[in-house]
Amino acid sequence: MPGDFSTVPIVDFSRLTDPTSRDEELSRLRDAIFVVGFLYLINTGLEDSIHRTHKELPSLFNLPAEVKERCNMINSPSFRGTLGWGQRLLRPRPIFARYHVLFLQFDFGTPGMREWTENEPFWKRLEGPNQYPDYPGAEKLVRNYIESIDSLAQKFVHLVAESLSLPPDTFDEFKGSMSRLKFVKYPPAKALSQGVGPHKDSAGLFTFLSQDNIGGLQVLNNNGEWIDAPPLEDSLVVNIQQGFEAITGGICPATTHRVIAPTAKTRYSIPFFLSVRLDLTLEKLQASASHIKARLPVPNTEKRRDVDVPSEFLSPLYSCFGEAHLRNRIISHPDVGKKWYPDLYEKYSQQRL
Ligand SMILES: O=C(O)CCC(=O)C(=O)O
Ligand SMILES: [Fe+2]
Repeated sequence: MPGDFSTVPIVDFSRLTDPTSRDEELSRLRDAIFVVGFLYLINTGLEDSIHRTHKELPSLFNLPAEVKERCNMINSPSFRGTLGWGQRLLRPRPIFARYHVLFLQFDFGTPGMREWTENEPFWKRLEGPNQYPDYPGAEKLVRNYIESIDSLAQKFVHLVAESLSLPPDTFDEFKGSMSRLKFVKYPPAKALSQGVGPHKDSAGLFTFLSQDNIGGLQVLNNNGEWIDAPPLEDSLVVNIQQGFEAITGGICPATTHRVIAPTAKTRYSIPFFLSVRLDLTLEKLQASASHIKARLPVPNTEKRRDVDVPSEFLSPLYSCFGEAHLRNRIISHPDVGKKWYPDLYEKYSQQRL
């Protein structure tokens, strides 16, 4: 297909902030957003923070089973905590194909969220406190990482708006209060095993992924070919999520990707998912999307990618994105869903998007 991609482009964050190189780099950013939906972001200034965090991952994952069990996601109505240990390890989860569990993870949110109270909307319970493992400095590590990457993400979103000829603050009103951070471990598996199956990131605006030097991440192009996104030292792999796709009226679609499990060594990765506000209703989203779409420089057809899977943002079944997202969590983690939301589990497990 013309205008298709065979590599993941590199965008230099420091050039985006330097007046002498800014326009040229903004145009690379625009192409990456329109044509690929994936890019490597380099020279972000987060290199030390990323190294420090990666260094701790083997020890965190090697904590005794009972320590990890104490912060199991099953304890959390906000779906925070550890996942993949004990009996669930390596057992496929048929309901949600991407979660053929060949990985283990810690799942955190932006710190400082208070407990939900009954006078708040039920979906607001997604935004709850973290469960930190009993490991020296774990909370500080997570706090510092989220703080620095969230600040980079805000700047990045402004630059994306500018690259699309929109005012820098165009997307600010969509930002949620709790973003999500995962520490993920992929133990070695049989050749060509699926680490994470093909999927689009659904719940937010952009993902900022730090991967180690093992490899395995792949991105689907328009021809249906899997393009490697090999490790690039000190970079963050940034990709569009379905939230941004919905806000741009489908002009900037999310891109399908997957992770092939490693065979000889262990892969570690740290994805950060920049959130969308939970109270966003479909009406508000559609009104904003048409406003934004009208102002976007529409890419020529050669650069146009198609939106190919339904997005939970756009389902009329749900009162707002918070409810759609809660449904996604309940279906993806049925054990947690059944425990905290038994009625909703019954209702949502019957529905199709
Ligand atoms: O672990 C990775 O490298 C990517 C994981 C991923 O795609 C996801 O969690 O959405
Ligand atoms: Fe993903």
